[in-house]
Amino acid sequence: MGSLNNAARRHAEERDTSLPDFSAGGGASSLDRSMATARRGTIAFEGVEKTYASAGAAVHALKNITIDVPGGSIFGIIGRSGAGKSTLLRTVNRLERTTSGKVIVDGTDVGVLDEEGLVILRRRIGMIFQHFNLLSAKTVWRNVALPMIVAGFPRVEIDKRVAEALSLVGLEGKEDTYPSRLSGGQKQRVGIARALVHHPEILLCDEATSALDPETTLSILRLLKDINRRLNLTIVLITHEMSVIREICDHVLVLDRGQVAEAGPVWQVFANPSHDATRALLKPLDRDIPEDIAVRLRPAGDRASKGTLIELAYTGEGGLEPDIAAIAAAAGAPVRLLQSSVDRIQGHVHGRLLVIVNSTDSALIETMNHLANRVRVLGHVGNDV
Ligand SMILES: Nc1ncnc2c1ncn2[C@@H]1O[C@H](COP(=O)(O)OP(=O)(O)OP(=O)(O)O)[C@@H](O)[C@H]1O
Repeated sequence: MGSLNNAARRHAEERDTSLPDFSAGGGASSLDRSMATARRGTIAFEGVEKTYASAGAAVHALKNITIDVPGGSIFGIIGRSGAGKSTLLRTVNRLERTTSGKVIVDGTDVGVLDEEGLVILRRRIGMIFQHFNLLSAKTVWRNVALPMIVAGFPRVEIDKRVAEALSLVGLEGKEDTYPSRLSGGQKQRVGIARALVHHPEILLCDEATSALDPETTLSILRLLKDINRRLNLTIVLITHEMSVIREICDHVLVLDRGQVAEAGPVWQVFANPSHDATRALLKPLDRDIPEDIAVRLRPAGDRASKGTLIELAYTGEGGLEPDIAAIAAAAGAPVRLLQSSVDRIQGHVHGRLLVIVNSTDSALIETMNHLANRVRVLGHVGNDV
């Protein structure tokens, strides 16, 4: 842990003294150094359009995308397949050129950079991929060192940076191992170390966990969050899973057919999804009423009803928290907790409780209304539940 802290501190200190400079090329716009300090790792998309000319009809992949990525944030881009996520991500390091509009990184318009400026920009922007993109015939050390070898750094500097990067991702001692002997999670850690070796301001993650099992996904997401906090690195990641967004992102952009469907702090978008595309993406996170209870639900007024199934939803607005004692007191009858899926997202409560109250009093909703952001009766149950 000590070496991890030291490596992170060295990395952060070095970043504080080495400002990004994309303007080495003659044709590149010059970078205001004081501005760069203030805007470290920021990205602004300004009216970005992308049209692919393909045989037959042109594909309008991005339509008027205007959004800011705050420096130091973890910014998630989510959307269905074909929504334009990869295209948008790849405009940041100009792997894709925009058809019109601008992408501004730390105050520099990436569209006007010449070849030399582009090389420097790409050193400031690391990237990791779904299938890791490691060289199978090279050791871990060489895979991580490669960007620095290509850039012509002296061996002593490469040794230092590779050791530091491997320490950051927890892979000390694996220097001489070949990728075929690593697990999927370890391979992605090598990919992350390679992306960090140039001390970037921004890390782009293209479906970085899609090829991993849930447990490994979680460990890689936690590593990314840890790196973000330690190095103050801006992370832009694309995913098609809201659980990934919930786990680590600060901000989310929902793309739908090349357009911004909605965007904002993650807790807000989870609390009040305003677009159908967002609601559809959130649906898999919803828990259904347990099957054995669902089949026994009775309508209001059924004479055999003895209890009421109530859902209390917490959307994070108004600071409400589930208070079990208050629920029992308000119900004025025995209460059983049937299901709980309460989470905290960026310090805001999000989720729901399902309870059965041993009462069919129609005033229950009124007496419990102030205890959650939304309270509703889902049905009634008999003595058999
Ligand atoms: N090189 C290309 N030539 C033509 N069309 C392309 C090209 N790259 C992407 N597209 C099209 O642009 C649209 C957006 O593609 P993109 O890969 O950005 O979507 P995505 O949201 O990342 O999808 P996925 O989740 O499936 O990776 C799609 O209709 C895709 O077919």
